[in-house]
Amino acid sequence: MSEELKRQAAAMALTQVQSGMQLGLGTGSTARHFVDLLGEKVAAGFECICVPTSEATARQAESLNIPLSDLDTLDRLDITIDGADEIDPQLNLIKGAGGALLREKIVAAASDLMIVIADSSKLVETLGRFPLPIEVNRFGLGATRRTVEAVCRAHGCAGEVRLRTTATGESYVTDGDHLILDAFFGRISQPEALSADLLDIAGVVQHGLFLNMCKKAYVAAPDGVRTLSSDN
Ligand SMILES: O=C(CO)[C@H](O)[C@H](O)COP(=O)(O)O
Repeated sequence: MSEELKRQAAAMALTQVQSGMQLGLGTGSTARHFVDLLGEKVAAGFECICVPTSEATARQAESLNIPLSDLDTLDRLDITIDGADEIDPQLNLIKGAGGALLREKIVAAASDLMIVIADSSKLVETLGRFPLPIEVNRFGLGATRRTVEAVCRAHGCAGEVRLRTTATGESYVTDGDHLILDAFFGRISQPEALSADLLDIAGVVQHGLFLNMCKKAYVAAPDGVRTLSSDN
């Protein structure tokens, strides 16, 4: 989908931002548009303070002179604006293709409202078409991976559980110095149970299922931007 659609969704989210707000800034190509647009507003005198969900977003925001803080200093955030890899009809999400799922989840959980911005290619009836990222500790990778595989199989995962690598073949390392396993489900029939079982594994740091966290999504398609809401 085009950058123009992502930018349209980002522009809609910007209309929800008011002067003086404390904001969470997401990660990825769609969130990047939001940060660019926010930067233009800040350059024109708009006041806000933001917590980035990745080093990449922090660098972008700093280059645009967007004031940054952290969750040690700020108690709560008003809104977090972030992208997603999949969005189901209840606004449950898969996130983490950009590797930032841990900070994204921490920041979203510290926010009164999470708004997702996306193009319509991210809409699905059932989560799982996109591989589920699972962030794991480096220590004990083999044992953690075998347990993750067993849990994923028990939840109907017929595909691979693959260690994420970079273009040059090295293990992909997150901002928190962890690794990522991508689980190719195809379909996740019981996301709550899967979430609980994954979080029960000692070496699992977090996973990319964002359940009951997103209340609003702006989804851009060639015929306009739709607002989706959830009362979860
Ligand atoms: O979860 C994420 C990063 O960890 C991203 O928000 C997600 O991958 C969507 O990215 P994009 O807007 O580039 O499609």
